[in-house]
Amino acid sequence: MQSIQTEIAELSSTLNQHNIHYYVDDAPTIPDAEYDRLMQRLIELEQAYPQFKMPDSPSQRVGGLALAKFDQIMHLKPMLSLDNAFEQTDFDNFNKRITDKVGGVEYVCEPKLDGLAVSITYRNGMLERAATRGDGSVGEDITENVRTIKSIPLKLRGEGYPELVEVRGEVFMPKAAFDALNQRQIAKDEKVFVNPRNAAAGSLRQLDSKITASRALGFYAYALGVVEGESQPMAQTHFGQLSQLKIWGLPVSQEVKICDALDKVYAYYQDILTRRSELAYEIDGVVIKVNDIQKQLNLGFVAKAPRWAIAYKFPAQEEMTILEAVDFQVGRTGAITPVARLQPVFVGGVTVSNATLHNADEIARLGVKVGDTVIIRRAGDVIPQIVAIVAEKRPDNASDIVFPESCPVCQSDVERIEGEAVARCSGGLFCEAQRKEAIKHFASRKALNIDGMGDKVVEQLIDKELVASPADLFSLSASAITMLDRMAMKSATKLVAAINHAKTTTLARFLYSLGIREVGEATAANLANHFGSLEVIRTASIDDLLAVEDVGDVVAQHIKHFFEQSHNLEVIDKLLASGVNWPAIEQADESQLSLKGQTWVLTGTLTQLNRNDAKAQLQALGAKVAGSVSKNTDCVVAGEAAGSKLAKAQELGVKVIDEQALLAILQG
Ligand SMILES: NC(=O)c1ccc[n+]([C@@H]2O[C@H](COP(=O)([O-])OP(=O)(O)OC[C@H]3O[C@@H](n4cnc5c(N)ncnc54)[C@H](O)[C@@H]3O)[C@@H](O)[C@H]2O)c1
Ligand SMILES: [Zn+2]
Repeated sequence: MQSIQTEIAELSSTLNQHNIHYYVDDAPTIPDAEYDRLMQRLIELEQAYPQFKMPDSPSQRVGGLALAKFDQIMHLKPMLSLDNAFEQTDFDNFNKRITDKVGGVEYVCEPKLDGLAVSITYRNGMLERAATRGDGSVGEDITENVRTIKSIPLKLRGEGYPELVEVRGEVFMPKAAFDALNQRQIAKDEKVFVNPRNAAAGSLRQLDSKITASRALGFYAYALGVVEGESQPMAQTHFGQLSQLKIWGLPVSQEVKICDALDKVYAYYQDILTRRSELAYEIDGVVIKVNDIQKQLNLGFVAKAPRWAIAYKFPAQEEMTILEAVDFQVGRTGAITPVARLQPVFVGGVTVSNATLHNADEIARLGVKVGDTVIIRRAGDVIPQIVAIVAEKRPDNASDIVFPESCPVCQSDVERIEGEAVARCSGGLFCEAQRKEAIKHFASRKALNIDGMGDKVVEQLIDKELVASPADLFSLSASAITMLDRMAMKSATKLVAAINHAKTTTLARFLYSLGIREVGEATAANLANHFGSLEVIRTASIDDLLAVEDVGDVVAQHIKHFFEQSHNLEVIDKLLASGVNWPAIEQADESQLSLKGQTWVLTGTLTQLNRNDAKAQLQALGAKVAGSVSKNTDCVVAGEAAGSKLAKAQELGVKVIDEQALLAILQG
């Protein structure tokens, strides 16, 4: 007996503490589902052992508290909470209690918006004051903040409203606004909100209404509160009253429906549950209310909730579990992603055992360690996220998450460029995880341009283990290639010829084909022109690299890292050994480049040159090749059927030449 009494006391005190985190600080430390379980347990114990119930039991009180930093407002009529149903039998019991007392009823079903309750009072049609629910009797004066919510009218529409109208409803934050807000918070290095409800509450309960105004809050009215003074007779059903509020200009959710039979209530619940993730705002269940106001009055209230309404909750989208380990996965572009291995937990309708931790910044932001209890959120089809840790549950042996210094797949160095969140494997050409992307890139048009070597072919070559590195392409036989789908001997022979043809290339294309991070065509061309040979580029220092046009700190570091990886050098040596070659570059004295500092634009169809080659050759002469014509353009090359760019050049008086003239310039 002693232990039951202790458990009741402890549960009461724990729940009271969570109420403060949730209602006062807008920062819960456990998921709602866990709170609900603790509350259920308390209610069960209190029912079995009423003698041990605490006088201040949280099961008997509306959870909040009006903070002294706000002016306090006494509600004209208490703002209550709702009883919960978690399963259909809970709802059936609720329905039975009602029909036993007042006979058959019609219900109104509404989405249970996941925000916070407010009371708004209009006097003579003008918004006079607004308050939070607080402890149900006394709320916080948030009038100025509510005025900033665009969907709430400052003045009621139409006429015939009573002198005083109190409207009750939910302020919420639409999902899109929530995501955008958290992005901004991360960018500013400020705390992120765990879910839209807390974001809405935190945004509304601000002393500075400018902050509230910047937060894109929404509002739906869900009840008519107190009414005073002369007016037309008020509707005698809940639904009728909501319709009246709509006429006065208050937003009411379109999802509110009358359900005159139990199966319609169940169907409503199922329907909105399946559409939950498509709704623009978060809902955590359905609120079911007796429509007839007189019957509501006959049913009355219990301690903290009406007997004529119930919140039939959806399965939780947030749960807690234990982070058992962190693995590191290498993506196809080399990004290294920490993946949380979780004790399996049922959340958002599925069992979740993994979640991404994104990157090192995210781990630092969460302050998470292996062994921690974490809150997992899975809303709709969005991949599960770890949104917070439950700090008080950290075990003594929790261990730091250590990022690997070498790639878990290929052991190349992991690089993390300053200012970038993502850590990457630097063994681009060698790393098994990156193989497909690396070879697709290597064979692509602007790289070695192997005709017929499309993405599908590359994927099959790797899946069938015919190729493991770019150099292997050059030893492929036609008969091996016939193992691929839709590759007869004829096309296979053609592909081998194309591979051989591609062996002769340019240094710029070769550099580009290596797939060094952030080294695009233009940078590759600049590197080739500047250094003239691969040997020099291989050993270039950061300072040497920075001297190249368009090469900044980050690109220089990527290049240096790339050539520091012995695996990458092995692949390059193999490529050269298999006969990849290019004509020597006459090292241009940059100041002598004939088109240095000029901006050129190519437009229309070139017949003798391919456009990428023309671009590369112009770049080799020092020109920048831009995509659009402006007054800063020095010359436009107009091929056949040139259109708007040509017109623009003529309009701006920019020099225009044809393909013949271009060839003459390129041939010097
Ligand atoms: N994680 C935590 O630490 C923690 C702490 C306290 C409370 N909670 C969560 O809050 C819940 C209790 O909060 P509560 O007392 O505000 O009750 P509630 O949220 O379960 O239900 C009452 C509230 O529902 C809202 N509501 C939304 N749509 C409505 C509609 N159409 N009609 C009427 N009301 C509507 C109103 O704001 C109303 O005040 C718990 O079940 C728990 O999930 C969590
Ligand atoms: Zn790797």
